[in-house]
Amino acid sequence: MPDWLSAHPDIVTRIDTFLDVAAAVPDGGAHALGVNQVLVNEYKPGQGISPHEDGPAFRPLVATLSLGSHTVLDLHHYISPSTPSPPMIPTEGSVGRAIAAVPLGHVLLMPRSLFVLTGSAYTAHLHGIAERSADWVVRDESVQKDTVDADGAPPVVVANAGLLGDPKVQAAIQSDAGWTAERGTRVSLTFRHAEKVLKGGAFAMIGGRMQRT
Ligand SMILES: O=C(O)CCC(=O)C(=O)O
Ligand SMILES: [Fe+2]
Repeated sequence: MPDWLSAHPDIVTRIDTFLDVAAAVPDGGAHALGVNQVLVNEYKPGQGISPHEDGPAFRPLVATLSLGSHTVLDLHHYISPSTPSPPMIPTEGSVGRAIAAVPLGHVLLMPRSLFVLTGSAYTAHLHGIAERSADWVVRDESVQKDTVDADGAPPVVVANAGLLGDPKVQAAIQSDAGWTAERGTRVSLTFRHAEKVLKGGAFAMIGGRMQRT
């Protein structure tokens, strides 16, 4: 990992300490996460990432720091193959498993916020970012029902509306018009723990890089 991730400020230690407090790890206990890898992604307005799982190569606790623009992250779920004629979206990484076309939920990721993905959200669901140049967030499904924005997208309800740090954004979401914002360039830093010994043997750590075996 480059020095700038652990100096002025020591982001890696701060994130590990924060997660230890959240997970009630006793003093001197092993870190809940133990960051040993940081993934940097850059998104230009209109760019996203298709629904995926980060998978078993990583500890099922990841923390993503958003810098630059906000974005909306979508959580998706698999649908049972026995469900009759389910609406689906094409699968990429998850061969043979159908993903519901309508996301299960949305999370508004503001600049300088930390998003923590763990539990069944990590192990049994997918996450992705829709390719949009703007986002429109409303307080509940009844607001602006059957309305779409200039790109044809309906407004979204976010699970973390009450947790946002900016009272102006909170107030706008509660208003009848909702909160809208153009996306700018966003850089995300995802702090993870890559497991060195992996069940199933699909991947191995070779020379510090993840490679398919
Ligand atoms: O940019 C983000 O917030 C998510 C990135 C992500 O899910 C990934 O790279 O696996
Ligand atoms: Fe991911």
